[in-house]
Amino acid sequence: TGSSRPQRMLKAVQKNATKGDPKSVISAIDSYCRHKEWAMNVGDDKGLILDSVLTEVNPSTALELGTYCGYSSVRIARLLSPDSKLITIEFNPAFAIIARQIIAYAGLQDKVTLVEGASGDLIPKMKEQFGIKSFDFVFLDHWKDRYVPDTKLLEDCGLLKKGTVLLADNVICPGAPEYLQYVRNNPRYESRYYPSNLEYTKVEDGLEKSVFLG
Ligand SMILES: C[C@H](C[C@H]1O[C@@H](n2cnc3c(N)ncnc32)[C@H](O)[C@@H]1O)NC(=O)c1cc(-c2ccc(F)cc2)cc(O)c1O
Ligand SMILES: [Mg+2]
Repeated sequence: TGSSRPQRMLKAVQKNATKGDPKSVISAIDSYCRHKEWAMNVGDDKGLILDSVLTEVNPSTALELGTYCGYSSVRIARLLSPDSKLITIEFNPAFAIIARQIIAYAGLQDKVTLVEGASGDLIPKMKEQFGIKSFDFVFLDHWKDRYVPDTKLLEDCGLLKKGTVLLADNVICPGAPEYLQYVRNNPRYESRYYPSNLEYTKVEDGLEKSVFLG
């Protein structure tokens, strides 16, 4: 049996990136996915928006839902301050094993905790298992119909505080209509849409940034 797309992505990183250099890992993945084989990373265009929101928020504790191969984990973790942490949740073991290697290749393993499992099961364990009081930043990039239930779960578990920023990928393509409805018509959130394009394509997509008002 041949290799998988994530395995080929890891090979491209090992071949073209410099160990311990997150920027070169990001470029290696973007170049591979743009010129060789498309993959569902947030990508370089939406990645610039992610970078700017992260720089603005400067989170101490960040959560990512849907690690996939770790591209956005690297994008996020490279911008975190020294003692800040990213927890990223991925339920597909085949993807998680690749993500761990890509995160480690970037030299960011000490800032990123990859937890294998389903967000719905793990979010309620964040406080007790990971000593998290609340998250300053949440990147939603998992199954698009889980964005609303998991946002409600984060609220109910007291993991959001006044000022927590939620940033959601793919709100146009593949689309998260219920999520847009939820955050845009909810007095507890201040939402803004950042137009962009689906990773490595000209198809319209964008990120929705929602500030929890407490
Ligand atoms: C959902 C995936 C991303 C990952 O999320 C993990 N996951 C899921 N549900 C959970 C959970 N409940 N808990 C933990 N992990 C979880 C999974 O295993 C994938 O690795 N992302 C996408 O499907 C995705 C798809 C597209 C896309 C766009 C146009 C097309 F024509 C085709 C595909 C673009 C994107 O930018 C995406 O992000
Ligand atoms: Mg995505």
